[in-house]
This record gives sequence, structure tokens and C-alpha cells, in this order.
Amino acid sequence: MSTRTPLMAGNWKMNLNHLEAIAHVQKLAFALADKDYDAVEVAVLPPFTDLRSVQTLVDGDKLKIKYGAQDISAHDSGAYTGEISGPMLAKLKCTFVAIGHSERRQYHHETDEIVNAKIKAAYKHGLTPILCVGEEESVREEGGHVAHTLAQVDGALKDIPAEQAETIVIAYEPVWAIGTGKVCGADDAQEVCGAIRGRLAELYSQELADAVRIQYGGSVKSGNVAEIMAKPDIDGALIGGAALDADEFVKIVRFRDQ
Ligand SMILES: O=C[C@H](O)COP(=O)(O)O
Repeated sequence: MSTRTPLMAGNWKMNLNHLEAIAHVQKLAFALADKDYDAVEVAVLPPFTDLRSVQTLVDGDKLKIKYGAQDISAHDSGAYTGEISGPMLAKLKCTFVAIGHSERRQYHHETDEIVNAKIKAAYKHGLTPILCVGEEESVREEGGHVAHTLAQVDGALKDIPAEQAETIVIAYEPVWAIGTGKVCGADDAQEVCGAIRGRLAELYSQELADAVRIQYGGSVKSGNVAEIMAKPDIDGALIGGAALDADEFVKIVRFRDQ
């Protein structure tokens, strides 16, 4: 049986200003009891502008909620207008950083090479990457979803040594299921998550593959999370829309009660 602690991470995307962030995290902290945190790791990924407020709250009240960013620059500093660097995120004591989200790939043309460079930047500064991978609907219709997703994993992990890769989190997010209400069936999600674990075993070792947490993301809600989490290679969820409702996010964290 897996000893991997599930990770439920709320990706707020471009939602909630810093005041709303404070209210939201306070609500989560109030609603989650110590036993919830023991059973499941809970994280939020707010917009950059909220991170300082979330850090102050988490530090001040010694909350067990973890937090991180939705993106990172591949560069440490310099003339990169609009970018946020690894040292800046590390200074804010971020634990996680999402890298290669499909919205970054689609709207900001992030390639596997860029994703790989960002993963290196995250590790260089002590941040844990949540690597996002997954296929578009046309790829799935043609049956190429596993190969497509594994190619993204290969590209992202190029030249990443085992001592770093063993801490990565990989989120399988079929693009067609993100924000659409179209949930990938639990068996279909397991097929790809299992293949990702298999690829990690090929690239590194079975021991490393067994240690890495693989999340599913795409229209996860309290009503479908239990079925998804019952699958052997799914160790948590990356939650978008449903994470903006604190009550709903708490229900997802407590998926074992469903
Ligand atoms: O990062 C989260 C995913 O994009 C899922 O978003 P969603 O739960 O709104 O479908």
C-alpha cells in the first residue's frame, strides 16, 4: 500500500485579490482541523500579488496550510519585465511552484524546454515543482494521450537528477477537462497517471517512482474526488474553480468522508 501523503492544491489562477486571499485562507484554517492536515497535505497557489499576505498569515498564525506560486522565471534576476524569480519566491517561503500549466503553455507559448528550465530554477532555489502535463482533446480523440503526456514528462525532466526528481509533484491535467465540467473518468485518469509512474521508474528507479506524488486535475469537485482518489496511482488533486469556494475546497480535502 502506498505511503504517499495525498496533496490537495488549490490553483486560484487569476482570482482573489490579497484581501480576499486573507479571508479565504482564514476560512480554510478555521474549517480544517489538525487531523485533516495529518491525513492530507493542503496547499494554495495564489496569484503573485497575494503571496506576501498569505505568508504573513501562515507565519503569524503558524498555519499548516502550505502555499506556492503559479509560475516562476527561468532566470534569477535581470531585465525580464513582468517576471518573478526563484529567489523572490524562496524569500516568501513558498513551498511549491506550478510549472508548465496548460494555460502557460497555451497563452504564453511555454515549450518543454522552457518548462525544463523553470524546473531547474525551482530546484536551484529549494522550491518543489508541481509539473503540469496533459493532452488536448484532439490528441485524446486520436488515442495519443499517453504518448503525448509522457513526452511532456521526458522533456520536463531532462537532466534533472534523481535526488531532485524524487521530490517532484506531477499533475496530470487533460486540457479538455480543465474548467469545462468534463471530468476525465477515474479509470482514464488512472491509465495516464499509472503510465507516468511507469515512466519515472524507467527514467530513474522503481523506488523513486513509488515515492513521487501524481495528482489529477480537471473539474475536480467534492462530488467526484473520492472516486478519483480511489485509484492507485492518483495521490491528490490540482483544483481550479472549486478551490475558490472555501467550503467546497475543504470538502475535497476531506475526500475520505464523502
Ligand atoms: O490547475 C488546475 C486545473 O487547471 C483545473 O482547473 P479546474 O478545476 O477549474 O478544472
